[in-house]
Amino acid sequence: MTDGDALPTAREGARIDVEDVAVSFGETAVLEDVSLTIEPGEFVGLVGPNGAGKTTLLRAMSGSLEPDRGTVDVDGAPLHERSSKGASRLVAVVPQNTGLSFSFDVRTVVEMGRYPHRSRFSPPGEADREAVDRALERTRTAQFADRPIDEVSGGERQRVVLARAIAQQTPVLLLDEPTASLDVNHQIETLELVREFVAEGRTAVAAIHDLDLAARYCDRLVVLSEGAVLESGPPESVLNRNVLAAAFDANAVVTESPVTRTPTVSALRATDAEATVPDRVHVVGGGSTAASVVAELAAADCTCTVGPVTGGDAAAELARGQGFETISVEPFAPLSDVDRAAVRGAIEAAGVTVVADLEVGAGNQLLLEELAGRESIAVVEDRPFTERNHAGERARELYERCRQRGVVTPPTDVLEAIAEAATRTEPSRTELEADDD
Ligand SMILES: Nc1ncnc2c1ncn2[C@@H]1O[C@H](COP(=O)(O)OP(=O)(O)OP(=O)(O)O)[C@@H](O)[C@H]1O
Repeated sequence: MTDGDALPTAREGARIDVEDVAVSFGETAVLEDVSLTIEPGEFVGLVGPNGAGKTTLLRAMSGSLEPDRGTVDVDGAPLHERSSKGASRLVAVVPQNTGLSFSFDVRTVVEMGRYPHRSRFSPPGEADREAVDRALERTRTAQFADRPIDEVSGGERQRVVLARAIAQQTPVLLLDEPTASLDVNHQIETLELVREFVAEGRTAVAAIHDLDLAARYCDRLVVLSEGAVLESGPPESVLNRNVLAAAFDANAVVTESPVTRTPTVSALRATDAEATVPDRVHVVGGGSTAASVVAELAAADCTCTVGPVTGGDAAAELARGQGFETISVEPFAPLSDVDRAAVRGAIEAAGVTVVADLEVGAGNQLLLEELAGRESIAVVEDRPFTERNHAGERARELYERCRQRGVVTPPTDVLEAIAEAATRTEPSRTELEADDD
């Protein structure tokens, strides 16, 4: 690449081959036999818990750290065999700590990205000025280009360092937590910018803690755990409950964001109750309370059935996303005999039935008939009864019987309530019928 080059085109992307890389600091092995190939035009997210080795791997990929064993090839040749200028023409880095201690103005910092393209004593040429202006513009840092770098905010400084990397016009961009101190709007802008560069055929690798953002913007996620690659693949296949438990020791559920249609991770508290939750639970009710119950149960590795629910209901969507069965009914229609039989079957197949913020009115009377009198019921109440009460003396009475026999709980303690309800012995059908009389 010469001074006069414009932005690299698709042909100028470079492949990264990491082979059997091992790095130790003193006695501590930090990376062990990491192998990874990243193709031009690919944006890979490195995810993993604190201390997993993400920064160390990025440093090995940038050539700033020579591995104890193994090789890092960029564009077909070992990086550490290239001159530092040669490596800087291939790989630009946006580090986690900007390390800018002198009071340069912002434009001067961005101009540093041009050093690999210039001879030592020559002044910046037209192409350099253009690249710098373009980088300032694309990162929205032009408006404070003349300010000293130590007088801009942490997030602004991060964007300046991104501008410096962009001005470097390399086929490979490595970013360590590029969105860490950015506000929500600049997080999106930064990752959109990385996507633009990837669309130009370049290669990008970013360590990202925010799994939702990583899933939304990266083509592939590589999960590092204890210095090794635990999993690698498209976000929707890599982000699952088992991988999150193995890598992060997290109790998490992965759903699809209805807005971005990409995976979104909700980490939930871990409770002892999980161990005693039955394998199968039926959830009655809908909306956000039922959805949060389904999420907690999915994270606890419990199979749910949900229903009756109407098509677009939040709980129904979430359940279907987890591969759970739902009993779908038409809105505002009374429960048909077939649906009632299906609900009864689901209740009887489940160890516990959760009644989540159920609307109490004539419309749900047949459903309440199925529930009333049973013992292994957890009644979750978030919205006050007055909001859920749609009159109907009989429905109210049946609901009250659910509350008396079941375990009433706020949503926060639902797993504990389910565990308690699971210890109850269900009355026989004769008892239920007698109760009903
Ligand atoms: N220069 C060093 N000397 C000694 N140990 C180091 C050095 N750099 C990193 N480590 C250790 O190596 C391990 C991996 O660190 P690294 O920064 O690569 O992890 P990370 O996945 O980027 O973590 P985080 O998510 O917290 O940024 C950590 O235990 C860290 O303490």
